[in-house]
Amino acid sequence: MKYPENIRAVASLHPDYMGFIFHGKSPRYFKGEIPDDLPVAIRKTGVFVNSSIVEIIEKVTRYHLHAVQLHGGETAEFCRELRDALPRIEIIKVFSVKDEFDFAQLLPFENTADYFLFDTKGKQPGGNGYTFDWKLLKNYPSGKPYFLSGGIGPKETEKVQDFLHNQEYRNVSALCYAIDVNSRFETEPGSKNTEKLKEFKSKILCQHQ
Ligand SMILES: O=C(O)c1ccccc1NCC(=O)[C@H](O)[C@H](O)COP(=O)(O)O
Repeated sequence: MKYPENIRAVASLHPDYMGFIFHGKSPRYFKGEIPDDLPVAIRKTGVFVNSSIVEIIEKVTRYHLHAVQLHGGETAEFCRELRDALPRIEIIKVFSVKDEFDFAQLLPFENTADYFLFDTKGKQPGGNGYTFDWKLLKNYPSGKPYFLSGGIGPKETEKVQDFLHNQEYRNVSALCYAIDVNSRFETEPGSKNTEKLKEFKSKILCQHQ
């Protein structure tokens, strides 16, 4: 999210999280002010790519963030240091998936990340707009809830519903804690189509209850 009016409009849909990208090379780089009248339940999330602990602390403090989403090569040791420095902040560690995925790489993060997020590997560290084969998650070995991400847009609504409810995915989809969406709902980088988001959310929630 980038623009105050659009931030407010999306906030009125009450997403659980809202992301602000602090990666200098992204067209979504956030450098404005976050409106201070957003619903308090929305967890404001800073998205970082190999930033230093000092930089993350600075953004968390300045923007009153509730969570950080780490999209670079941050190690488990880094997450532990971050947790020590910011004990109340949720840590979402991102893993990029292509044709296959070695789930053993999650192990060191079991005690240092609150959530895992699976995104599609692409040219950019995030926001690439492509889905990966969610069937790979059938081998998910952890009990930790995860975010599903990568290329999810209005056209993926049925696919997401299927993922959440099809028996074929049952064990792993039960752990799907959040659906993370980005470029496929944009009117331009950093600005979301509120109507499309509203429809998506209502269809997913309606089927999920
Ligand atoms: O969106 C970006 O520009 C970005 C840049 C650097 C790191 C992460 C970034 N986005 C992170 C996200 O949380 C996206 O939601 C995720 O990568 C999925 O994006 P998309 O494939 O566009 O749905």
